[in-house]
Amino acid sequence: MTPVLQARGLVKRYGHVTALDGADFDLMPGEVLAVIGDNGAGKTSLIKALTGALQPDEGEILLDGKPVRFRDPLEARKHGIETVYQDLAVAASLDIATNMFLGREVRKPGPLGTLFRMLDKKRMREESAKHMEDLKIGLRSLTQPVESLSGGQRQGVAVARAVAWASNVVVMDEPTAALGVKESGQVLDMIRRVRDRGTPVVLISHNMPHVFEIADRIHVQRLGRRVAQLKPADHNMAEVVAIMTGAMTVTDGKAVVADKGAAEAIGLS
Ligand SMILES: Nc1ncnc2c1ncn2[C@@H]1O[C@H](COP(=O)(O)OP(=O)(O)OP(=O)(O)O)[C@@H](O)[C@H]1O
Repeated sequence: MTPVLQARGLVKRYGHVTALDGADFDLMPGEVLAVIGDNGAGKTSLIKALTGALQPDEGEILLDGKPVRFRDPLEARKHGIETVYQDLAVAASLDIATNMFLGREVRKPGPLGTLFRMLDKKRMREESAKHMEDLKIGLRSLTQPVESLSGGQRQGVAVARAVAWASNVVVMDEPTAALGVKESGQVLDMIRRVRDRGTPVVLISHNMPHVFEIADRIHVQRLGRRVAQLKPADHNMAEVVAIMTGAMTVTDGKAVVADKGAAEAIGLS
C-alpha cells in the first residue's frame, strides 16, 4: 500500500540546532497516526515541513507516492492537507459558519456575487450545519459568535473546518491539550469519525492515554528523527515512554533496554 503522505530524510537546521536530522515519516490510508516525542524531539518541525509551514534543508516529501514541494501552508491545503493548530486559528468574534468558510467565502451567484462581492451566507450556514451534523458537533445555532462557545466546542469548529476541506490528510497539533475530560472525549470521538470517513489523521500528542485510546500506529520522534513505528496493541505505555526517552530501543519489533540506568530510573528492568 502506498502511504498517503511520506517523508524521506528530512533535515532542518536552525544555526547550530538540528531540529530534523534525517527524519522519515509514513502515513498510511485510513489510519490515525500519533506522533510522539520528548520536548525538542522535532515533532513540530516535522509537521511544519509536511504542511508547508517550513522548508526543509534536505529530504523529500511525497503525496500519494509523488514528490511534492509545498512553498507555504496554502499550497499544502490546495493538495488536501489541512492542519488544526494548537493555538486554534478561529476568529473569536465571527460566527461559526463564517469561521468554517474563512478564506474560502462563498459569494452569491450572479452579479451580486461577482460584482458586489456579496456573501452567500445562507449557503455557508447550510453547508456548515451539514458538516457539524456529520461530525455530531451539537451546536444550538451557527450564527452565534465563536467566543460564546466552550473550549471543546471551539475545538470542534476548528476540527470541522479542517475536515470539511481536507481531501487527503488532517493534521492535529495537541487537539486535547487545553480541554477537560468530557471535551477531550468529544474531540477523540470526532477524530474517530474523521478516520471512519476515510481521511487519515496525524495527531501530535503528549497525552499517552489519548494516544493509546485512539492511535492505530505511533511514530516515535527522538533527536530529530523517527526512532520507531509501533502499534499500541503491541506495547504498554511504560515501554513506549522508554522508547521515547531512549531508555529502550525497538529491535525486530521488540522493545529492548538500551540504557540500563535510564530504564531503571523509570522503573523498567
Ligand atoms: N524557529 C526556530 N529557531 C531556532 N530553533 C528552533 C526553531 N524551531 C525549533 N527550534 C529548535 O529545534 C528543536 C526541535 O523543535 P520542535 O519544536 O520541532 O520540537 P518538538 O518536538 O515539537 O518540541 P515540543 O514538544 O517542546 O513542542 C528544538 O531544539 C528547538 O529549540
